[in-house]
Amino acid sequence: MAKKPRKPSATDLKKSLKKIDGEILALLAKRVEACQKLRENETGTTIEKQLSADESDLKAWLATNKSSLKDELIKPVMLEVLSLCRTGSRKVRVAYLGPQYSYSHQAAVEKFGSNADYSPVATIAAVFEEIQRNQANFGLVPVENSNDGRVTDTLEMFAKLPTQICGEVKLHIHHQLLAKCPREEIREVFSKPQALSQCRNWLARHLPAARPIEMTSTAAAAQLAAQQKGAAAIASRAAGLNYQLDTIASNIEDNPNNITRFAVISHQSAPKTGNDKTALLFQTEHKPGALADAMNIFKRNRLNLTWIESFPVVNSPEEYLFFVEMEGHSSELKIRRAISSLEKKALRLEVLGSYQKTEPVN
Ligand SMILES: O=C(O)C(=O)C[C@]1(C(=O)O)C=C[C@@H](O)C=C1
Repeated sequence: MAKKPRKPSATDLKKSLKKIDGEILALLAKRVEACQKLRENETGTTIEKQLSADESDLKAWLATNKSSLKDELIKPVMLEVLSLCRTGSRKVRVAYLGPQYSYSHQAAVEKFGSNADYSPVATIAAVFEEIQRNQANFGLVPVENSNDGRVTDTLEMFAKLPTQICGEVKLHIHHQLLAKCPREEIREVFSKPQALSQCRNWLARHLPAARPIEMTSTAAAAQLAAQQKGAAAIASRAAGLNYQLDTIASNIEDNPNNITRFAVISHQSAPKTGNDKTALLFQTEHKPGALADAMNIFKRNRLNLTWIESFPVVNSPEEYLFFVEMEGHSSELKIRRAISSLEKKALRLEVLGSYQKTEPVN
């Protein structure tokens, strides 16, 4: 009779774990080194280009995952590996609308992993200013929400300080009602206007007597709710944990499919990947048919628009700026042609950049 294989002892297992750890460490160092060499070989490699290449690597990695580890478990680990290889010992600086545990923070970590120098700032305008003053390599700003539409502060800043978009993050947003007191004692509900609006039906039904009060961010609201009697905040689960608030009600967003799209802003846009979008801002002449003429340029060049917003021009009543996004990269002929035709007609035109399309994450 064949002998049964001996069950490995705890000592054997610990020994083999040590060996595996050593191998992981050696492989990591090897990957960091290989990435560094690749960067030295490729002239003109910018951090924006690396970021886009990493996004493609991550997709390819997950597509070939045949291990017993599920994609959603392995993805955050790979993100950290990529982040480490991207920068080696140098960390990128990322500005976002803070304080910590805002949704913008969550979006930033989704993009850059934890191997980054995060810089929380108090307003969306300050995120743009950090990029302009070279205080940060990247910034994360909310652009639009699936239910609530555009984020005005962000569009206003793109008009004021045109900055390049080099990526996007789409996050499923699940809001929590957080407080230090029982529900019956809540007199005021603090949050960012967008979050209050995304929960307005829930608030009307469940807390009709509570006064909604606007804050600069959901995390700032959570911070306040931790200190003020009778105050609740609408914020993320992570903000609730951080400020030691009780969850009075979970997932109170009116639409369970509540998605916010964030732009990753920087000095340069991203290289072509074949699955890109391009963002433009333009102002047409104030005359009949001017917008239709502009739209006709996109039609003629067979460009598929994925987003369009109009925005009033400051101090010029009845005049509007238009933000559009379309499928394709600004290096493609049909987009180059459209931009050059639009340049001839528009009073103002800014190419805000091209970047890789992404799917929403939880
Ligand atoms: O206040 C935050 O936590 C943010 O990151 C901002 C913001 C936004 O302005 O859209 C981001 C996602 C949610 O839609 C609510 C708030």
